[in-house]
Amino acid sequence: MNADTLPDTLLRILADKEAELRERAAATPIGEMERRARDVGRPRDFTGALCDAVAEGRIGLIAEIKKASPSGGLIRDPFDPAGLAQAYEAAGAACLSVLTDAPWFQGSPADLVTARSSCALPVLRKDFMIDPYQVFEARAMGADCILLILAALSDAQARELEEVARGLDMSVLAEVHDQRELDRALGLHTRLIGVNNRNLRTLQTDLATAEALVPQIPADRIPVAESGLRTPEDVRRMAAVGARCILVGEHLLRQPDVTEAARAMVQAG
Ligand SMILES: O=C(O)c1ccccc1NCC(=O)[C@H](O)[C@H](O)COP(=O)(O)O
Repeated sequence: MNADTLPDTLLRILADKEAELRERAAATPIGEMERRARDVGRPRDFTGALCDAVAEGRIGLIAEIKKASPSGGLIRDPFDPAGLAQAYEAAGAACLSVLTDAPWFQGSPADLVTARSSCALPVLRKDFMIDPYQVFEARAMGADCILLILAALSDAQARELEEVARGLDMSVLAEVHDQRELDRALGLHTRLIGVNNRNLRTLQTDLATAEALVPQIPADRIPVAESGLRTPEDVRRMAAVGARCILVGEHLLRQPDVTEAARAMVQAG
């Protein structure tokens, strides 16, 4: 990772993450966080839930729970993580993604704890992971999967974070935006390769990103199309190039009937 070439928003988010990490580690040292992570019980099978959905002919939907975002501003208010988790589960979503970042997404670890305890779905901690401490913290709060944003990590960092997650039996979603990041992601063990349609410089989404990259993903990996999906037709576009797993947030969260909107996506393929 070269900090000089990082998009401005990502750079600012990562600076906030460093500060948050220092504060949290001062309050709860890493040894104690690791002990909590190992004491919390077995994770739910995130990768398996996506594979099962696809094997059963459904779209493997990772349904996102977030109150706000840099691109969307305030997305859902009032915001009820427990109700959303239950609505997504009723719709047939395979997994949840819960934003735990506070400054940019108005999320919190409590949102993840509440959402996970309200349903039986495996849960991704959606945050900006830069240090093993956050992986232990993710498992300690109950997360079953972590996100590794290749744009924000060196290869050595990505490998280290993946090793910690694997040691805790967690899944890893490796997220890429271009061919170079995809090549790097394929050097990791994880089968879950997320192609994010959001350009981190402009914050605009373009499904052509996944259309170009998903066909480059080897058959032994599981492509996940992320960001900017709004209609069943969008879902079919992603499925047509080989992404039968998708991660959807803003569109679902802006609907009055979240269950119906999520069900339409699950059944679109
Ligand atoms: O969403 C943003 O504005 C954003 C800005 C900077 C870094 C990441 C960002 N979003 C994270 C995500 O990738 C999305 O939450 C996720 O893929 C769902 O996307 P959407 O369905 O478009 O809400």
